[in-house]
Amino acid sequence: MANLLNNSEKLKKAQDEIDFVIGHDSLLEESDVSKLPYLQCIILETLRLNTTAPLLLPHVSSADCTIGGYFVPRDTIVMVNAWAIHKDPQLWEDPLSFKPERFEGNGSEKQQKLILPFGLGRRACPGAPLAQQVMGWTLGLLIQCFDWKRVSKEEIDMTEGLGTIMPKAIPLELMCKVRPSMEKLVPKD
Ligand code: HEM
Repeated sequence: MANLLNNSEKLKKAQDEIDFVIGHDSLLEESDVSKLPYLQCIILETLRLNTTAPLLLPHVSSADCTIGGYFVPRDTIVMVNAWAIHKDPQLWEDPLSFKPERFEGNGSEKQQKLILPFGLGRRACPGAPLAQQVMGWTLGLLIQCFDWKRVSKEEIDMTEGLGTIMPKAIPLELMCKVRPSMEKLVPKD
């Protein structure tokens, strides 16, 4: 939501997609998320730019191996810096900007390999499909039902706070009101 409120044209684009695909006569269902590609791009771009687990989880090498030209003996703790990979200017154009469009049409083959908010391989997050589905459903409903505004004219401060899952340093505050077109479906209280 913070990224969207700092980029209101992207919020409008997401709302237009939902209005076009779902309309105003029913609430977005969980099964609708797969029909909303731009909403999914927003989630992917948020996980790239504000990677929830920036160093993934610690791994241990089960055998001697070589990683990026470096010899890594068995039983070494190996950390993957997903945060840096997701912001590497050699891999991503304009890496510090919020641009969901970069994933439109699934993004380039290279980008698909480089986006790893849930890790990769055998120890990747088993909850990834559930998380993506629930994030899409929740965010989609918030966008479908409400008009959103920042509490002040200034951009929302995106500074990262302390903690293993990168909370915002300043908690998000927003204003919302039920969209007139959704009043019949959203209870007033
Ligand atoms: C936005 C939501 C989530 C994010 C960003 C996330 C991210 C991650 C990451 C980065 C890892 C470590 C992968 C690695 O080190 O290679 C992980 C592991 C794990 N996640 Fe998630 N996760 C999310 C939601 C969930 C949910 C909803 C569940 C369960 C329902 C879940 C269960 C697990 C488990 C059990 C592991 C350990 C897997 C293993 O060590 O084999 N996660 N997650």
